[in-house]
Amino acid sequence: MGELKRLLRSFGHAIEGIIYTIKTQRNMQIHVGVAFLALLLSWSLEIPWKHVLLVFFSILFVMILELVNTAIEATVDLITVEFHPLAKVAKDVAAGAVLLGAAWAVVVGFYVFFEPLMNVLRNLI
Ligand SMILES: Nc1ncnc2c1ncn2[C@@H]1O[C@H](COP(=O)(O)OP(=O)(O)OP(=O)(O)O)[C@@H](O)[C@H]1O
Repeated sequence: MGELKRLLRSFGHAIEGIIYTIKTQRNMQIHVGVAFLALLLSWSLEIPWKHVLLVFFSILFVMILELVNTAIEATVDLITVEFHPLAKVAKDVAAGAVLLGAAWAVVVGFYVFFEPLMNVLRNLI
């Protein structure tokens, strides 16, 4: 198989993984929804591009963590469906990583949107 064909095939597998995660993981669906709203808000509030970039990378960061979390969950479920303390550790640690990433994104959200939103509210009153 040609090198390009091999490359395109692994690219396809990666896209399949992303689509699987969006279709099956409620948290990923929430991340996608929040991401869409945040980018829409950035556009409508005319947020400076450096801040939009910060928002964009924070969203990407959380989504990447969710993909890794889903991969770990699937691997653990493949190894055992029985209760196992190490299975619990693996899943809880992976979920903890997503939680920290989401907390970071919330902090960025406040930093970027709080003042512009307050200004809009002040102008309305
Ligand atoms: N085989 C197992 N052995 C021990 N504990 C487990 C096992 N499977 C799941 N758990 C515990 O249950 C929790 C939830 O696991 P589950 O596989 O249902 O993830 P989930 O609720 O689908 O997570 P998410 O909402 O992130 O997709 C884990 O974080 C872990 O504490």
